[in-house]
Amino acid sequence: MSQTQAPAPRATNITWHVQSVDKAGRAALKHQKPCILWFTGLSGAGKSTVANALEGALHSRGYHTYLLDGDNVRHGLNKNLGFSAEDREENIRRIGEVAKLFVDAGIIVLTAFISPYRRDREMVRGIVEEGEFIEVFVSTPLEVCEARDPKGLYKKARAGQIRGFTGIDDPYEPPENPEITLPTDRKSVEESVAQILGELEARGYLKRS
Ligand SMILES: Nc1ncnc2c1ncn2[C@@H]1O[C@H](COP(=O)(O)OS(=O)(=O)O)[C@@H](OP(=O)(O)O)[C@H]1O
Ligand SMILES: Nc1ncnc2c1ncn2[C@@H]1O[C@H](COP(=O)(O)OP(=O)(O)O)[C@@H](O)[C@H]1O
Repeated sequence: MSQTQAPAPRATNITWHVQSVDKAGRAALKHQKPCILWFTGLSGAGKSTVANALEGALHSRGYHTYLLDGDNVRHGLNKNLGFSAEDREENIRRIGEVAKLFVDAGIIVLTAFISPYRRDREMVRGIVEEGEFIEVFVSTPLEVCEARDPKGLYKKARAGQIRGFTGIDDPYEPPENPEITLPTDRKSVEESVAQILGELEARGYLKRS
């Protein structure tokens, strides 16, 4: 799969320090294989709902996890970003770097962002090691997301009160080769969680239950 290169640092005269406790050591202490479960899909597709339920299931099995969620991160780390293509790119770049740090700490990270651009998602894939980025495409079609409209945002977008809303007047580029696809219009939350757990077990990320 093609990978998009992350830009080089702007600063010069900076040196990478090798640390004595490394990623493998931290992961071994936790008895787990750290990775990023990168949920992508339209607003209302079910990213937050399924990621939340999955984190609960992993937590109760004793895994160390952390969920980075779109709306929450935009209240803090990314509060200076809007929804232009440039800001969405920067949003995803920062989330990717944060998720990479969590992986380095030995954590199983779940992220729930629309992340509408293929290139930005592939950039994140490219900054972690092979196998550490698991793309979870929440493939719920627009009509279903719009009918759900949990925050009333589609209604506002259709009324012209929100401009540049993903799926209405802003693009969403579906993944071409996601590791996991979840059609939540045809699967319950419990079925989606069971599917992901099964795939993670089959790929050796989780111990078989
Ligand atoms: N213009 C526009 N387009 C899309 N979404 C919008 C917009 N304005 C506000 N919102 C709300 O912000 C949430 C999406 O934030 P993300 O950080 O996931 O977006 S992105 O990945 O940078 O595209 C999204 O949350 P989710 O519904 O959870 O996906 C919306 O609640
Ligand atoms: N099978 C399903 N899977 C996930 N969410 C569902 C499902 N059926 C209905 N929903 C509802 O759809 C909405 C999805 O919203 P949310 O999880 O915030 O989506 P996103 O994070 O992708 O914007 C929630 O109100 C959730 O209860």
